[in-house]
Amino acid sequence: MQVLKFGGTSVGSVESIKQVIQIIDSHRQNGDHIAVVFSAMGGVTNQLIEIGRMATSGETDYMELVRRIEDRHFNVVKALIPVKEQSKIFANVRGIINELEDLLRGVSLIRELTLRTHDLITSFGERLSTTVITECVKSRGIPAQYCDARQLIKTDAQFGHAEVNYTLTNQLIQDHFAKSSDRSGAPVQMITGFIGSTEKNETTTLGRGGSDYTASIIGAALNAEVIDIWTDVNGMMTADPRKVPNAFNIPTITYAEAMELSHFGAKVIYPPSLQPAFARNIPIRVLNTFNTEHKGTVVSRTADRRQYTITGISSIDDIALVNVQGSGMIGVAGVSAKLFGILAAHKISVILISQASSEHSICFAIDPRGAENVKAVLDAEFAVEIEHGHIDNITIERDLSVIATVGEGMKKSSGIAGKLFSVLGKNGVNVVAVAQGSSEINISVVINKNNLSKALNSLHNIFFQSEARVLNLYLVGTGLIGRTLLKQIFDQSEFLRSEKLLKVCVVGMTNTKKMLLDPQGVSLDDWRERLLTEGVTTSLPAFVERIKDYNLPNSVFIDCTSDKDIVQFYDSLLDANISVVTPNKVANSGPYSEYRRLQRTALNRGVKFLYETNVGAGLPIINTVQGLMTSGDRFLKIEAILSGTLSFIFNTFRPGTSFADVVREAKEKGYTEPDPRDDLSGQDVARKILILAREAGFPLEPEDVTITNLLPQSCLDAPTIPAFFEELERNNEYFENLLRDAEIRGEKLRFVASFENNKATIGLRPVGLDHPFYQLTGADNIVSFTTERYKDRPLVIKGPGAGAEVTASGVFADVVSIGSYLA
Ligand SMILES: NC(=O)C1=CN([C@@H]2O[C@H](COP(=O)(O)OP(=O)(O)OC[C@H]3O[C@@H](n4cnc5c(N)ncnc54)[C@H](OP(=O)(O)O)[C@@H]3O)[C@@H](O)[C@H]2O)C=CC1
Ligand SMILES: N[C@@H](CC=O)C(=O)O
Ligand code: NA
Repeated sequence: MQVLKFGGTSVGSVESIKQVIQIIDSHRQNGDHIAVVFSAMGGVTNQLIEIGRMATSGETDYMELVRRIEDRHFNVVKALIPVKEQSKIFANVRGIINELEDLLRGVSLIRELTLRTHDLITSFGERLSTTVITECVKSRGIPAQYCDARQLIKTDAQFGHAEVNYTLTNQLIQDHFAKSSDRSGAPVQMITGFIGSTEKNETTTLGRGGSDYTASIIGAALNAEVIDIWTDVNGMMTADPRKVPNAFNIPTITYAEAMELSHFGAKVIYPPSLQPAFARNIPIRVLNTFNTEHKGTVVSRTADRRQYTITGISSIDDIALVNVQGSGMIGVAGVSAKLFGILAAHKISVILISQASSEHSICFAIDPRGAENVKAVLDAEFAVEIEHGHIDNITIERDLSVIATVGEGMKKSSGIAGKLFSVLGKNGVNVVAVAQGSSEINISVVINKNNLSKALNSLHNIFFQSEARVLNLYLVGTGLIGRTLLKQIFDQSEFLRSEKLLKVCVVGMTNTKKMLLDPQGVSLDDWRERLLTEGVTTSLPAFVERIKDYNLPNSVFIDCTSDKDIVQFYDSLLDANISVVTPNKVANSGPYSEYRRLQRTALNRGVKFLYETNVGAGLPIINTVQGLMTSGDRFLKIEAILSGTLSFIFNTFRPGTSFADVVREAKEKGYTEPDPRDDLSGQDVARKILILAREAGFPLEPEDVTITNLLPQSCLDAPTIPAFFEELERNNEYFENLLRDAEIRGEKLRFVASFENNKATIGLRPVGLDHPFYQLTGADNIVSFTTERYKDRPLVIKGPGAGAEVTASGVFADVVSIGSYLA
């Protein structure tokens, strides 16, 4: 024997009822005897409740709503039953509607709606749907029979939420089905869900999840091999897909897990109503009427071997937390007994409880709508304790959510809680309260409501690892470096996803003109077009505000500009748990206190501030210095060529050619700063040596760097970039002379930065053949570190230190390292 149950959406329309008939038919073809339980057509129960309310308050237009309900059922008959059979069924439906109307007239006369009458009114939903669908099924030649559950399910008289008398009920069900199997009844029994009756035959209803309950009672009484709950989704999911787009189906789940998940908001089934089936160890399949190929979820005593330690994550989006605390609670027996006794007496349902072992406080979560009432009740009941100072004021915290991480796999498995708190911490989600039962299959955390989506997504991401972790990127600057970075991400995304389990998603981008934000991610093959057509006028404060509002997990802000104004946002971004990656040197080369502040904020917030490309582009220079510092080395001297542009210029310029043209070429090759005056004035190198000295542990200020200027004053004074180039042309002879003088001595010109004895200096230096910097070619950089550990022979890093590809890849590597860190 199999039991099938169809919910409101499954029987909500002509189309869906066609599906239902097909499903029933396919069972029949297997020759099975089946019991099929129906809910009311989607929305009808609520309409009946509204009709009852209107009738009680004397509003006469409730008849209009009754007509609508009637029409919906008539339409099903018209669509699915041959015309010549229709009139009998219309009469049948009309008869039921007449009964409802009579009842409503009575209610409207006495203006009173008892729970008993309320149950009777709502029973019409299931009676109508089951009547009509039975006729549709029969007209397809399927041997079906309407069965009013009031004949089978006997309850007490607690209207609204009646208790089932199982002894009587089981007997009635077994007797009824014995008839259907000995062929005096049809093999397909079509049963009204949700309703029962008292021994005096008064109609009752079974409360929340009522039709599932009916199916479960019948399944248990008949010891069914399986109960199929047909819904409109593909079974239970690892999280609510409306909040976590990456959520996926759970093929098998245990009763206990299903209970925990549904308590915390997973609404596909309501397991308490399936209790009779659980008790008899009958598996429940949750299936999709609209996707019958899908295997859905099987709920049973044991689950299949799992790929993941946890099974699902669910949440209650809005709760309030009540705190009861005070020194008088420590070691005093009975305080919690009294507290929970009061709550029980006032029928206050508690969602979660947490008490620290200090016994100084107990907090519990409740529905926020009842919070004021709870406070008033507790204030009154604990008035004496409060007056004597044994209990402090009872407080309520609002705008909170609770997230439950559920899974049998967590039992006796260490590291789950660590992972959970670590991922929340790295994403700046503050945990307000925690509860874990000793069953170890649920860890619940209370967090601020505004972090709910971020917390759910980052937990889902971390626990369901085969799904790639998502890094959400916001890019400022789509110039040379920014656009090269986007191209590299695009080219590499498949590799990152399959080999590193990292999904890099660019969710925002801006330049000086347009900004575009899309939390779903901007596809990187047509970003230019989208930015141009969908982008809005840039406003950096607005861009940053939106980033904070989105509050996405694993967010990284990338500054690919050389702008001074952007760096003022770094601190607040880091403070909002958003990592920052940048090739822009401005933030790290301003006042030392600012540099330290950013380091501190990142550290305190557990996020990253990375800027490997501030020195030597993609060359691993900053990482090397940081590594040496972390391991306790001490820096004695730094000597370096840190400008790709100046390297290139002095390796390329020959007397008799145009110096300005060589600078132009450096710019075209992507070596220069957006404003090449920064390179030629020495400003760019000054910033780099300052940053290196700071990384090496020396708190230098910008004015501590002495620049021996290379340019004639007129070049320095040039107000615009074109004017600067004109000045370079005018001073060609000056540069030729510099070069010639060096060449006569067999030397080469190198723009060298050094740091020693707390002093940083930079300037043009002729170097001879024996100098390690002599052989440098192209736009290469070279850095030589003399430290306590590298004293006899310095540690040297050398290679291309400027250019779009090497810089963007350095930025990219920083970004990816954040992905690994967050994992
Ligand atoms: N080239 C190299 O080898 C290296 C460069 N770097 C650093 O990389 C950074 C970027 O350089 P590069 O790509 O060449 O510069 P570009 O001039 O090519 O690009 C700068 C981008 O930033 C945008 N931008 C500037 N100011 C703002 C603002 N206030 N708001 C929004 N967007 C803004 C520009 O917008 P728009 O397009 O509208 O003008 C442009 O898209 C610089 O800091 C540089 O020092 C670091 C190491 C090596
Ligand atoms: N303009 C710089 C680029 C890297 O910071 C250089 O020439 O080195
Ligand atoms: Na570097």
